[in-house]
Amino acid sequence: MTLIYEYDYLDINQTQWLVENEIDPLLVKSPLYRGTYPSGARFKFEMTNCGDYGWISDQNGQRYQQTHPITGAKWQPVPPVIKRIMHTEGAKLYPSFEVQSVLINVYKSCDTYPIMSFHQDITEENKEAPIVSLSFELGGDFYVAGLSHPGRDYPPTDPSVQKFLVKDGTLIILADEHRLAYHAFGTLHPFVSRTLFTRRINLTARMVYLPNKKASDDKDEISVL
Ligand SMILES: O=C(O)CCC(=O)C(=O)O
Ligand SMILES: [Fe+2]
Repeated sequence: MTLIYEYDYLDINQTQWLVENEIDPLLVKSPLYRGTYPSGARFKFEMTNCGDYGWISDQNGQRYQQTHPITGAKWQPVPPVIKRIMHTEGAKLYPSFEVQSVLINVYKSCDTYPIMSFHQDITEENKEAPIVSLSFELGGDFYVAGLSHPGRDYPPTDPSVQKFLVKDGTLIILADEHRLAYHAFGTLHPFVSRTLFTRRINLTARMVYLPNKKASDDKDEISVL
């Protein structure tokens, strides 16, 4: 089983630099928005994406697309240092890893627990490439279960569930047998480092398609040229 958990992967100087120089500028160009589950319920947090593809959820389903659902603009490229970090970590476990999509979730409050309930990341055609995730600013509880749904209790009562504390600079990778593990984000913790944080930012890098295969809409664009 491969679940990488590095609580202190980046230090405060690295995380501050990345937030100021790569993440916050991206949020200006590709604004955060609140998605909708296919059921019609709204997400409890805001999201946006960067990369060739962005993960989208609305009443028509969950999928990857090349444009921001509100502005209609193409997603911004993955900023270079984030791309290098995500690629380096993904390629250690999956040599042909490509950072095709980075989902950016921003969590600000957790008045109803959990913020993100147990789910599997299954929208990707490529279910072998690892999911590489980096946390910034506020900390919180990240839960990982096995390949079956551990139930709706929070805090989880299923003995298969492991709890991982995440904070500014924590790296988590779900790979191999853990690639399809159920996982959840429970609640924020008021961690204070040198800065008083007011949000948690989570970046999730994914290789959406199998090696040498891209979305059919890419092929359509090429055939039009
Ligand atoms: O915020 C997190 O740590 C988890 C995010 C996640 O699981 C997802 O966006 O699919
Ligand atoms: Fe997930």
